[in-house]
Amino acid sequence: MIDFDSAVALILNEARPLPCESVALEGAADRVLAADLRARGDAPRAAVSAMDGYAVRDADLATLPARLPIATVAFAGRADVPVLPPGTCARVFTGGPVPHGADRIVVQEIVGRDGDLALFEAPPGPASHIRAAGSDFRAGDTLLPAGTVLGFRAIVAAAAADVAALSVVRRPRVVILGTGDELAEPGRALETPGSIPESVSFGVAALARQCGAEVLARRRLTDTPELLEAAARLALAEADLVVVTGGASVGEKDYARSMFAPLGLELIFSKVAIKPGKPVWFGRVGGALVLGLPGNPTSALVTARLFMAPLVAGLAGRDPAALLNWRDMILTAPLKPCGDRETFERGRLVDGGVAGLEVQDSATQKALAIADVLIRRRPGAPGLGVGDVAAVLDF
Ligand SMILES: Nc1nc2c(c(=O)[nH]1)N[C@H]1C(S)=C(S)[C@@H](COP(=O)(O)OP(=O)(O)OC[C@H]3O[C@@H](n4cnc5c(N)ncnc54)[C@H](O)[C@@H]3O)O[C@H]1N2
Ligand code: MOO
Repeated sequence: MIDFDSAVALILNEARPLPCESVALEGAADRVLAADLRARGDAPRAAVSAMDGYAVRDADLATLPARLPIATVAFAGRADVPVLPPGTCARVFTGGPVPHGADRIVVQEIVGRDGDLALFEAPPGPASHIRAAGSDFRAGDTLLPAGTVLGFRAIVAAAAADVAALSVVRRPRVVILGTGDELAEPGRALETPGSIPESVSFGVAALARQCGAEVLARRRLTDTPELLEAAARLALAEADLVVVTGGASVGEKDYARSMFAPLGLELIFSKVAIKPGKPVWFGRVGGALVLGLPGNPTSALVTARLFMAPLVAGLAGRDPAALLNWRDMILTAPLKPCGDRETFERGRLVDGGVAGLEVQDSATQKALAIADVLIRRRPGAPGLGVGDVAAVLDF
């Protein structure tokens, strides 16, 4: 049995980005850039108008009012940049090229019209309303550095760079195996005597996806050694990470480790001195990682949050440490002294602080649903009172 920090270090040691692949922009949201993204061209490509109005030379507005013939029209998308002859103006629209020779755009709201003549009476104001060529970015500029998670804003910049496909970190392929004879598909459990709904894999899958995984499959397995070994073999052939739930403890049908043993399981750790989740284990079979979570639902989701989330994030090219950023919060209710295992109490955010939940059973699912945070308690830590500070992690 190892302590929590040692287990985290062993997880982080494996939480390195998978190789990269190319994806079309359409499918790039939430992926992680594997290389700097550079612009293919300048933006804007030529000086463009920032307003709908008229392009003029300042000299032609030296005396107001001025009446200038409209020499040309420039909509966004016009391929050539016209020349503005002195003594004329050009009709321009937002995004249209600014004619050579023009000093500013006068917004159309203060320009009158008399047929093909534009009438300038009011001073145009200080703004030129011209966006210079390359004023947003230049060809070759890095718009997004490697490691950027392509959120909805970043993906606009990626498209603006005029690239169709992006080099991104491959998403970790995850297979989740839920073991236990008693487990039934939700919606079917009550009809089967002795059964309970298989709930854990749904939460584990949701969390894995949130951290950047591609969940290939969730499989419910009975405690039948031959079937478990076959399922382990299949999962290892498909996945970068196999998460197996249940069967982690010392019961006579706890086969989670033994189902991988004939396939060459090398344990990285087995059991961590934490509560809940002591039976959690981690290993490797060939090129795949295997994480074993305890079956009790709260234990499973606490260990998934503490170990699987940073592991998946790291494999996906994200910063795994960002998923372990403990912060101090003020307690709004007292906490009991901690026992000899490092404890992660489930808590709620209340009145700008945090309070431990009344129910701390590792099998609870109702209380799990209302927990906002984990509260970290060091082994042997004394009780804490209202106003004391505790370290918390979003759960
Ligand atoms: N003699 C000992 N008994 C136990 C120990 C121990 O050290 N000595 N450890 C306890 C701890 S701590 C935990 S946590 C549990 C974990 O045991 P397993 O990982 O072997 O889990 P199971 O026995 O398979 O299941 C425990 C419990 O959870 C339910 N379960 C399992 N999988 C699911 C699922 N996918 N969805 C919903 N519920 C699930 C299962 O029905 C059991 O009730 O062991 C203690 N025992
Ligand atoms: O430590 Mo086990 O994870 O409660 O109940």
